[in-house]
Amino acid sequence: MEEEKIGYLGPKGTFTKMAVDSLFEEGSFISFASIPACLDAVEAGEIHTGVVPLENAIEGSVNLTIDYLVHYVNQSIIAEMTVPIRQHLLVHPAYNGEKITRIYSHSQAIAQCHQYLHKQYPEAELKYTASTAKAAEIVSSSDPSVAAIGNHLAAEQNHLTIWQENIHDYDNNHTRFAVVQKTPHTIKVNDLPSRQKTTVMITLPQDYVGALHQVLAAFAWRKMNLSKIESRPLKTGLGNYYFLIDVEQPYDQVLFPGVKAELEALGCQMKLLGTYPSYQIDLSAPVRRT
Ligand SMILES: O=C(O)C(=O)C[C@]1(C(=O)O)C=C[C@@H](O)C=C1
Repeated sequence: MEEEKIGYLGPKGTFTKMAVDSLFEEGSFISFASIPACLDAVEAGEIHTGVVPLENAIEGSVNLTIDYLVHYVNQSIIAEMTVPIRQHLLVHPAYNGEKITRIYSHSQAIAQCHQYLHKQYPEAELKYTASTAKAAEIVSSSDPSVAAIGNHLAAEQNHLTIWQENIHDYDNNHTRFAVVQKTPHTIKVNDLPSRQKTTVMITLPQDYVGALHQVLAAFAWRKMNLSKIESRPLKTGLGNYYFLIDVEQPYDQVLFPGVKAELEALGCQMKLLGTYPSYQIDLSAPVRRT
């Protein structure tokens, strides 16, 4: 069988790459500069599998990923992994404590360190990059008055100094990553899943009183436990939303079709985005692949 081609949000040194290195046992790993570039490559069949960030415990959903999966590509979530996130302030090796004028990072990372930045660097200009590792790359070739927010791997890869460790505002910082495929292809992983989950997308009819209440009731009376419900704009007009619902059980041939039929009778639509194992990654002994 052809070697698994696994794309990820790169460059090397992103949290996504750390997550990939920890979960996958084998494959060839291909870096993409942005989430859309990675998902487009899956869609075009250039790679079998894509790994992209989905949700952070401090900042919430990675809307770019969710919107792309819902509006632009036709892919399934085939696994998810939850990874601890430690953000550090990274500086040029020549930095000597002078004033930092600009700080680069991914918008999620900047948001996770908002209080820290507000208190310690209120005057620094904040610049968004496509990933934390890209921010580290920029700092490595800039003058020492700029800094990046990223992880220890990005510091190592770009020969930067960790000026301050663990600058995220809340200790319990975790990010969920989605493993997606367009065509089913076996993946080899190092870990055992902690549980199975299913994600569905639900659209409601317009102007139907109590529709969301009835959607939730369809899951509730079947004793199906929900771990997340999120609304996002359908992009068809102000006030038009869809709902993404995570259910704490695998898809089955009785309960889910039952929910679907019940919701369709109300004029709702339900689409399966994936039914998948959920892995909890421990980065205390990270695997390093070049
Ligand atoms: O920039 C990276 O290092 C990423 O892997 C992306 C990303 C994200 O989009 O949430 C992943 C984990 C952290 O939450 C911060 C950034």
